[in-house]
Amino acid sequence: MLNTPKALTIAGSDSGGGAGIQADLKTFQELGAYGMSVITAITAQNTLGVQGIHPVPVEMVMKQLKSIEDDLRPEALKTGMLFSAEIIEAVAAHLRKHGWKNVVVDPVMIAKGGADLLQEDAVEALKKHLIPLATILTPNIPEAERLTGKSICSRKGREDAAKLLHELGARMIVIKGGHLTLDKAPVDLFYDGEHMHELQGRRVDTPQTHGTGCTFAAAIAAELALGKTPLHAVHTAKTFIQEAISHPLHIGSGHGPTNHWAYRRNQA
Ligand SMILES: Nc1ncnc2c1ncn2[C@@H]1O[C@H](COP(=O)(O)OP(=O)(O)O)[C@@H](O)[C@H]1O
Ligand SMILES: Cc1ncc(COP(=O)(O)OP(=O)(O)O)c(N)n1
Repeated sequence: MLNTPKALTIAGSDSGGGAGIQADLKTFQELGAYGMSVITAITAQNTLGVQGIHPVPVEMVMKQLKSIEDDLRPEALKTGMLFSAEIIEAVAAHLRKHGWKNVVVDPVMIAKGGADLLQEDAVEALKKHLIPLATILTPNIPEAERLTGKSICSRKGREDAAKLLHELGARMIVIKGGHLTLDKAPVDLFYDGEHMHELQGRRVDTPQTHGTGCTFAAAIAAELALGKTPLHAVHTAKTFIQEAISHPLHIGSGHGPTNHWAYRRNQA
């Protein structure tokens, strides 16, 4: 009997469907993994911004995790918006206790429109409890700066940040390049603990980039669930997000979502 690869997202819900749980599940589906979710917060959100956040009580987050643990253990998982130190500590304790493997940590902090998706005091919890469990950590540049306490202004700065995050316990790190200046190609840097690899990209000049980070991390988790190596997984994720940004859907009047169908359509 074939073993269906299962991927789990532990993240917030985006009512607009472009980021969070919704983006993750679409990505899992497109890459051939069976998607499951543990919802940590409900956001009222659209392409114009975040209008409200309602965290899920930590007991209910843990119930969702237990339901999955008892019956549907995933081959890989990703974390996104975790919102509070309390949720981070509880999720990390569960992953540690049950020895869940292939953990992709997207250290979501701030939405494109500026809304805080992580409480200020939760950053330390992220560093102390979750980052040491990360198989692959995927900060954007501002997140890498916040986690390391160092500003990043050069390629060397990104390499140093990756090494510092490795010292914090993450096995591998992708420092994403979406926030580089507009004249620069969005090259992501993948550090496997020994070597730096470049994930080449072509900048698309578009406001339709809502959920790029979520989609990228979810694609890595899906590939790990399918049994691909981390290097293969990050390369596929880069191609997936490049296709998704390059074929926008033109939905909403603000930062529109990316196109999760584009990758599979182009493979066909
Ligand atoms: N305008 C763009 N054109 C092409 N790729 C992009 C663009 N913006 C972001 N990316 C890519 O999307 C992924 C997510 O990057 P980033 O925007 O840095 O993360 P986040 O959404 O977490 O802020 C990365 O692979 C990055 O290189
Ligand atoms: C519920 C939820 N989770 C995460 C995000 C942030 O997603 P990201 O992929 O970093 O995309 P942008 O917010 O930068 O568009 C979110 N907005 N909502």
